[in-house]
Amino acid sequence: MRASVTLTADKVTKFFGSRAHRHAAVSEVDLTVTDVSRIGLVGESGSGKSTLGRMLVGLEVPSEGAVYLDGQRLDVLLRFRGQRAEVRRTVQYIAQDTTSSFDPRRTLLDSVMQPLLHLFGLPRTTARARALETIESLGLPPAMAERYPRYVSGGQRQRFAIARALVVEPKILVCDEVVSALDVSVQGAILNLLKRACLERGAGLVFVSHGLPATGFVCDELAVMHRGQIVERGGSADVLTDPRHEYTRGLVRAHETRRPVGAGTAVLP
Ligand SMILES: Nc1ncnc2c1ncn2[C@@H]1O[C@H](COP(=O)(O)OP(=O)(O)OP(=O)(O)O)[C@@H](O)[C@H]1O
Repeated sequence: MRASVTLTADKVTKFFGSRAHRHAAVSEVDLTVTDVSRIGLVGESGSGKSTLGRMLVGLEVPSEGAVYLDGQRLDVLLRFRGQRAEVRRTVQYIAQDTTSSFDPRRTLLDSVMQPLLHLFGLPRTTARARALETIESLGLPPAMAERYPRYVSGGQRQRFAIARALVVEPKILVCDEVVSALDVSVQGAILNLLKRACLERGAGLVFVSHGLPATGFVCDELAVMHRGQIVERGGSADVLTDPRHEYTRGLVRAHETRRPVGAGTAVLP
C-alpha cells in the first residue's frame, strides 16, 4: 500500500541537563513512519523511547537533527497557527497519564469534541455528533461520555483518550505507554481496539512500550532502543523469535522469565 504521509526523524539527538553535564537521551536516531506502518519502540526504562516519541510529535525539539513531516521541518510548521493545526490533524499523540491529560472541569464528551471545534472549526452540534459516533465505535456507552474524567476507571479514561485522538482521523498516531498503568485484564482489550482502529481508519502507529509481546502483537515492526539508540529493527515476529542484538536477546529472555511460555499471551486475544 502506498503511504500518503511520512514522518521522518533524521539523525535526531536530544540532550538533557546543563551544558557542562548534559547527557544524550536520544542519540543520532533515524526513523521513518508512515500512515501504513505500525512500529513499536521497545527497550528498558530510560532507553529514550518516550523522548523519541515526543520528538516525533513536536513535544520535544531535537538538540541536533530534525523531524520532518512530508519533507517540511516539524518545529518550523509548529510555529505557525494554521500549519500547527494541520500537523495536529495529521499526527496525534496519546500519553500514558490520562489523569492529567483530561481537563477535570470538562465532561469526557466535551473533551473529545475539543479537537473538532479547534482544529476543524466544526459547529458544536456537528462536533458533538461526530464525537459520540467515535466514542460508540470504541465500545463506550454514550451516557458515560457525560461524566467527568474522575468518575470513570483508568481503562475507560484511556479509551476516551483514544477517542479524542481518533476523532480527528489522524494519519499517524503516536502512543506512549498507553496500557502500562492498566490492569492486565484491560490491557488486551485496549490493544485490540488500537490495532483495529488503526487498520480500519488507515492510520499509522508508533507504539512506545516496555511490553515486548504486547508491542509485537500491535505492531508489524519493532525498533529496539538501548541507551538512546536503535540497536535492532525488524519485523516483530523476527525480532521476538530470532533477536540479533545481544541487548534484544536479554530483553526477550527477561520477558520469557517474567511470563512462562504460554502465559505470555494473557494480554493478547
Ligand atoms: N525532561 C527531561 N529532563 C531531563 N532528563 C530527561 C527528561 N526526559 C527524559 N530524561 C532522561 O532521558 C533519558 C531517556 O528518558 P525517556 O523517558 O525517553 O526513556 P524511556 O525509554 O521512555 O523510559 P521509560 O520507559 O521509563 O519512560 C532518561 O535518562 C531520562 O531520565
